[in-house]
Amino acid sequence: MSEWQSKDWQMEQKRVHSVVSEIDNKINRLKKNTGSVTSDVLELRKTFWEDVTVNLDEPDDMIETAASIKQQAELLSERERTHRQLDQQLKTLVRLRYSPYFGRIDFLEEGEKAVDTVYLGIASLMDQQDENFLIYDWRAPISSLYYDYPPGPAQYQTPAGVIQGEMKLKRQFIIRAAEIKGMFDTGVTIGDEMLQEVLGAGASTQMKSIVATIQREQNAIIRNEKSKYLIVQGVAGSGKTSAALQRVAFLLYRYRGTISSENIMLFSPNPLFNSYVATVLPELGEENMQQATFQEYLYQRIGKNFAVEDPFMQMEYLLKQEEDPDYWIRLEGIRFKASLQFKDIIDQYTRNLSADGLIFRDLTFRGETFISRRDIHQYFYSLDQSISIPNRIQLVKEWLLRELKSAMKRERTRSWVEEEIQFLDKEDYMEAFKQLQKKQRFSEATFDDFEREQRLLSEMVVKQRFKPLFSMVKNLKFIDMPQIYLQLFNGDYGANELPPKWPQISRLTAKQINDRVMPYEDAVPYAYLQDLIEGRKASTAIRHIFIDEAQDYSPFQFAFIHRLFPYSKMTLLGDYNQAIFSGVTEAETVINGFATAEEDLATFYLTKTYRSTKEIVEFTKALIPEGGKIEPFNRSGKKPVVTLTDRMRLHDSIIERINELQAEGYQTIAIICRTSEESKQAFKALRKEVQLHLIEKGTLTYEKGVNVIPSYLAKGIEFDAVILYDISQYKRERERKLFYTVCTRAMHELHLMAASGMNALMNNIPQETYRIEKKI
Ligand SMILES: Nc1ncnc2c1ncn2[C@@H]1O[C@H](COP(=O)(O)OP(=O)(O)OP(=O)(O)O)[C@@H](O)[C@H]1O
Repeated sequence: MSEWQSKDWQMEQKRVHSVVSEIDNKINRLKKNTGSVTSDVLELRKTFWEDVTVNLDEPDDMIETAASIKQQAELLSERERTHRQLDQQLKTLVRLRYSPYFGRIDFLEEGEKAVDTVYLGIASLMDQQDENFLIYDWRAPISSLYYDYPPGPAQYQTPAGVIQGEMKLKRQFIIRAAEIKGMFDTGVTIGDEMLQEVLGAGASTQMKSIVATIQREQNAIIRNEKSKYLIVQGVAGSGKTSAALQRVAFLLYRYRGTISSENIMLFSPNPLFNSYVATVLPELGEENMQQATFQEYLYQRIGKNFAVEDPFMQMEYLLKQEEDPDYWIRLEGIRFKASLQFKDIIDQYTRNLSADGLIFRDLTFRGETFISRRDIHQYFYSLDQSISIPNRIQLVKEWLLRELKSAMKRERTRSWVEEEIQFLDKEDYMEAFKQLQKKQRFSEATFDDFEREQRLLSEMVVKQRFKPLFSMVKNLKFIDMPQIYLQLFNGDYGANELPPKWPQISRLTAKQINDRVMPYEDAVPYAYLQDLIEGRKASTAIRHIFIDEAQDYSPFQFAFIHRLFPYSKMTLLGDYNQAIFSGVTEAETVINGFATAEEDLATFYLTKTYRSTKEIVEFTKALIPEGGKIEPFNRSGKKPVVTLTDRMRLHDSIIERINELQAEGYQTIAIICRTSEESKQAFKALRKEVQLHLIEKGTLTYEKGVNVIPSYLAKGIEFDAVILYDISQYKRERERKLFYTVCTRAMHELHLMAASGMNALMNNIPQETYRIEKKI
């Protein structure tokens, strides 16, 4: 280090210490405040009832009591909220104390004389007088200079307009425990040194924030405010998920006060992925957004009435059941049911249903039809056709409820009621007695108690018996949705072209729906049709939706999500080359068929990949047609190794490899199998020799060590080293994307085991991109 460099270093270190001492002051002050709020909260909780005036004597007193409780609860919740905020601030300060900032820019604004020195960290920090920024939040408008420009002319956008000027210096820091560990003055992009350090480290079981090394093209995604829809098509490992999470943090900052973490929702591919990304926002001092898998949503919608197949079960079927006589019919069905054409057919079908065709269920009571499906049908179609179907359904519902209420009155005097009263439990009598007493308190009437009790008991009996009918009507179960859905397959849709095997598809669908099984490909069309008939209020609470692994959503599924959240902005992140479901089924995916008005849409392409070493990228890019465009980050490692072995020696070869990798210090190693069945077999055989974890579709977190995982669950996550269990099994062209996806999970080392010969998908891969070892 030259003399001036070391001088600079000392000067910067001095500044770090001074900032840290300011942070300490703030921490101390905050702790005092937090302490007093904590004791306020504790005191309030303890004395909650003392400060509430409880008087239940008269109705007026009761109202007053309720108001008093409400007031006290509001006070408590306000103090609790303040407490949470102070706690959050404290956590952020503690994080800043450890590493106050990661970058500095010196910027001379046009027309100004003095250079602004801006230090960037995960949150802003003011000096003691609250006058100057010691640290700028990385999301502040001026901070974007750091991500977007090398030293030289530069500009940034503020709400008031564009600010132009010249960047005089761009410096990066690695600060740990208040000590500068590294410091680089950088040129064009966020320096290689820093990225080298981050990417060279081991994979973690939880995703990390990339705040210090966000690249310019990622920054554009993170800070986009204009477009309603953002589509990010990025190659494997290009930082799509990372950028998405940074974008969430940006939106929370930019729209603080109007948008909070409850207004942002991330759809992720599986529960494991949910927890994989769950630490990024807290690391940045923000609360996590809402997270769900699409499957969870579907399950919540139709899981009560059907065994809903999930995408993983569908994938297992597609990978294993080719010999099933219905395989190709189902495949054609999956393709068609993914398309917007099928959605059009459902729209057309629903329009027809407005005139005729809805199917209802009988309402039966004590084994007899009480209101027949025909009566309901007649009532529905007697209503004015200009009223929408959902509104007519509401009118039918109201009519049925009225009918039920008058029937209930009629039934009270029937002989069956008296009979059932005889068989009532002691508790029921007690309940009736209690109710009677309660009523008498407020009533002047002086009926014969016995008569009153009998009446109450008969009311109870009838009410109990009518309960299921009321709930059936309230939940609109008088509509026979499964049969309405199946009837759709028998219609004539004129100009809409149906697939050649439509009758067989229709038969297969009927078989499953009648068995109360909801195939994954039918779940969305079914729920969509149900919404059209029953009506569903659009959600207004969610303002931003993120869909990760968007290539796994069909155009129909996306249209469905869009209908549920019509007012949300959306960010879709995907990689067409990793469209494993659509790869196997050849169905369309939303990622390359997104249609919307141009002014609403911004499309981004990320071609640089950060996850894997250059050697692994050179190998994987040869696997896909347009792989030539993929640019690896300049980080070197070993070439991928293909081990030719046989079934006898497969497990020994894998164990040998695991031992080598562990000796090299790798902490997350994945054995990726093609299917879940293969994973289970591998796990059973290998666990005798080495400590392992098995990851299944319900697995919530994964641990360091060796994990056995089925291919489709490994998407989105990464490992230090990947061992592909048996690449000879990836035989079909349709599995190319799946094969590519699993290979791209490796950061540092990729090992491919072949138990019965090389696979055909590797035919065009240049020999020099990998090494072959023989273990036969
Ligand atoms: N700007 C960056 N700075 C540091 N690391 C980065 C950056 N961008 C991406 N990475 C790292 O690259 C790896 C891949 O990122 P990420 O998982 O976000 O990519 P992806 O595009 O979602 O990948 P895939 O589609 O393969 O699941 C992660 O380890 C991430 O931390």
